[in-house]
Amino acid sequence: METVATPCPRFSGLRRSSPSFHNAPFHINSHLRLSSSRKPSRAVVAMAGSGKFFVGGNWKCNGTKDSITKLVSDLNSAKLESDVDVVVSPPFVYLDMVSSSLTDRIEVSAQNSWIGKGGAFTGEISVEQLKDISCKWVILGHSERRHVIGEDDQFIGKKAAYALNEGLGVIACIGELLEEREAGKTFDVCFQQLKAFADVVPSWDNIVIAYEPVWAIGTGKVATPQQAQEVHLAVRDWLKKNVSEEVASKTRIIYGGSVNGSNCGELAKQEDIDGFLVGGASLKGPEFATIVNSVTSKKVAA
Ligand SMILES: O=C(CO)COP(=O)(O)O
Repeated sequence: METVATPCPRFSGLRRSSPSFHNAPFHINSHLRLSSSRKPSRAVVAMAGSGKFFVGGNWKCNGTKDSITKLVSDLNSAKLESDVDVVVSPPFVYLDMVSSSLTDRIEVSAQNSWIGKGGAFTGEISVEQLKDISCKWVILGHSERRHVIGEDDQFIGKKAAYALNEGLGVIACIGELLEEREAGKTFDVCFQQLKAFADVVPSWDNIVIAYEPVWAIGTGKVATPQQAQEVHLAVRDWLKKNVSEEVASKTRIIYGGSVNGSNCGELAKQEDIDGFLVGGASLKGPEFATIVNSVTSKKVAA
């Protein structure tokens, strides 16, 4: 496959590899790496995307009033690098409590929202209600919602469009299952999930894309920095071809899947990794702070 060097739009003068991923002869080797004849992308700039480093903590269905009070207190006293957007996503029942006790430095996100205006939808939470408690973000398309709850691309797309139209930021999750990776379908799956968002969203201004390979979530099996970088670059390339150069350049693409205080530094150095969406390790305040502060590894890599 031919590899073409194209200028990175927001970093004039710097060049990076940008192969065509649509026709790439990728295959899987025994270490779950996607291989192609192209050279791996080198970290030549601080961040391929031009946005701020972004770290989200997805607390999932964890915590009690006591443990969350302690976590909030640890986060409030943590020293966090200033040039990072930090967001935490508590379970719905604690969202208001967290939002009102957490320092302004950290924003809160919901873990889901309804597809339209609230009403007779038992068990759902509306975007209007989230805004009412000053919630700024919502995570949509998480693999646990896709594969455990059974949400499909269209349903997720509707939720994203509604939330964005109402002014919430969306953390849009994509990622392949292990069998999809092993079958060489990683890019197909990620691009299809991306397209479902791209087809309906009113704008990309308030979207952060989270690449979360399902086989790395909660398994302790983190993607290698190269594996993650390869997909992040492909996602950015897809945005460039299918949305616009500007959106490709400015949209944050964050990685999720067994990120912790030990592996975040190496991952952060990758050119197209603009931050993290953290599950288990976000339940420990000091470790989450370490992950937020891994932005310093990115600066060193530059
Ligand atoms: O799903 C995740 C974040 O949304 C990742 O979870 P873990 O960090 O626990 O693997």
